[in-house]
Amino acid sequence: MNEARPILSVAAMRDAEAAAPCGLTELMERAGRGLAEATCRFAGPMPALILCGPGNNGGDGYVAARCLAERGIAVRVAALGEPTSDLARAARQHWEGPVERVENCSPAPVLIDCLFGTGLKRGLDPSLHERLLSLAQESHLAVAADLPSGVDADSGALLSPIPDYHLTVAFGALKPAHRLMPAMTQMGRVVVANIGIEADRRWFEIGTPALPAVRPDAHKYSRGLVHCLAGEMPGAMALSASAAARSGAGYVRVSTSRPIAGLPRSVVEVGDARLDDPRIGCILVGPGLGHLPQLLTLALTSNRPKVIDAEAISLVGDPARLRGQDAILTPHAGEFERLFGTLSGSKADQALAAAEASGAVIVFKGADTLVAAPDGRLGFAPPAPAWLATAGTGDVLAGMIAALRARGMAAFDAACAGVWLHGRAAEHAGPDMIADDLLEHL
Ligand SMILES: NC(=O)C1=CN([C@@H]2O[C@H](COP(=O)(O)OP(=O)(O)OC[C@H]3O[C@@H](n4cnc5c(N)ncnc54)[C@H](OP(=O)(O)O)[C@@H]3O)[C@@H](O)[C@H]2O)[C@@H](O)CC1
Ligand SMILES: Nc1ncnc2c1ncn2[C@@H]1O[C@H](COP(=O)(O)OP(=O)(O)O)[C@@H](O)[C@H]1O
Ligand SMILES: [K+]
Repeated sequence: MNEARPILSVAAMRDAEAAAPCGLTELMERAGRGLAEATCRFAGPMPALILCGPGNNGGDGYVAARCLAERGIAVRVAALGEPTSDLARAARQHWEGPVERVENCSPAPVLIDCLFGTGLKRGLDPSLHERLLSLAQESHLAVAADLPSGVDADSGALLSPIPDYHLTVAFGALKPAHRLMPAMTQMGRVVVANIGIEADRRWFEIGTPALPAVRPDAHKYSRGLVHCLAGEMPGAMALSASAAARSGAGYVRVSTSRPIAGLPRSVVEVGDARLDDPRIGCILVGPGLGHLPQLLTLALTSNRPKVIDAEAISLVGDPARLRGQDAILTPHAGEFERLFGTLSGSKADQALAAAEASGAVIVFKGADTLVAAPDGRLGFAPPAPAWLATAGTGDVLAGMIAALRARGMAAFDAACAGVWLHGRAAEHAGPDMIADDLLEHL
């Protein structure tokens, strides 16, 4: 089972580094050694060129150079100038080889970018980022130390253009940018080098979920009853309800005013919407809702847990209306903005602010889906296939999360588990999938 990997902001990383019992010099030694080890495993014994910046990211580069040379690898170092931090100066002194200039060094089969890491504050000068792009272009493999130089570690924004890397070696923990757009798509394989820091785990990469077992004495209601409120376009709810049934709910029922095509026969259609039924484990409202705000109001009058998706999100109007509700919201960027307005900060900041304002668990969807809890926990989805970008996949996700919630998982855990399973189902379904196909892979 994949353990959830912690994700640290720049500030949290600095705190963790400062608290490390081994001291900063040893941390840099471990980071550089980890970089050399990961590069060797990935690239084999090919000659390497390490670009060193002025700060501690550059310091890691000098350590890695020494470690690669000790392994017999032909390694050269090129720097922007003399190091400016004490740690990096010390690392530089222990590198016995020559140091070339980044401006005029020749390329090598393996390029290792140790120019800037978490300390990057602004984009690289155009001449420098062009140099980085051309050296990467002339290499076979490009490796980023901690982060590609040009990426804002907390937001995933590109402060200046970066090449496509084949490998990124994160030190101590992932940073938000490793799992946020647009930066995450250019990092290649992302591995974490353990440097022995103690990481706060409130932010993490969502790992393989632990799903509740089906008890030997289970009956259909104890496995979870999902009640779906179908709206004007019931096809969307057919996808959601099918996904809920396939995600282990014991009973899925849909209230609808007209028959719905495409529902599995095991999903029960009912004419009324009795939401005071204490057996309901989760209500689902939103997919295919259309302009039926009364269905959202109905859902909000029930004290049962609920998943609010699609049009229902836009109909909420005021996030404060959700206070005291046991709700999970699953907005994409448009729906998010319609309910919460334009929030400042990174996608992580925005997701957390929305969770706090509404008291709900927020699944902020996209290529970089986040799950935020009002108490500050934040799950970052592992990369999922871009072929999820097809109509109806969000309806499937909403049904999956509703089922997991009905099965008794806590709201935040159900949302994280649903997001993880959705991504893996898409991997199994393959690039030609449509949303309906996902159902066969749940
Ligand atoms: N702390 C630790 O114990 C450990 C840290 N570790 C490593 O340290 C990295 C963080 O190191 P860091 O904080 O020194 O920042 P780093 O990314 O090297 O850059 C800062 C330098 O760049 C400069 N600068 C910034 N932007 C610039 C630009 N656009 N163009 C030009 N210059 C620019 C900036 O100058 P300033 O703007 O401040 O004048 C400053 O000189 C981290 O990612 C990890 O690799 C590991 O070894 C584990 C132990
Ligand atoms: N480029 C992408 N890479 C990975 N996942 C994506 C991408 N685009 C969309 N998704 C996922 O696909 C789903 C789309 O949901 P949504 O936007 O609500 O679509 P719909 O309303 O058509 O069902 C979400 O789970 C989202 O995270
Ligand atoms: K770097």
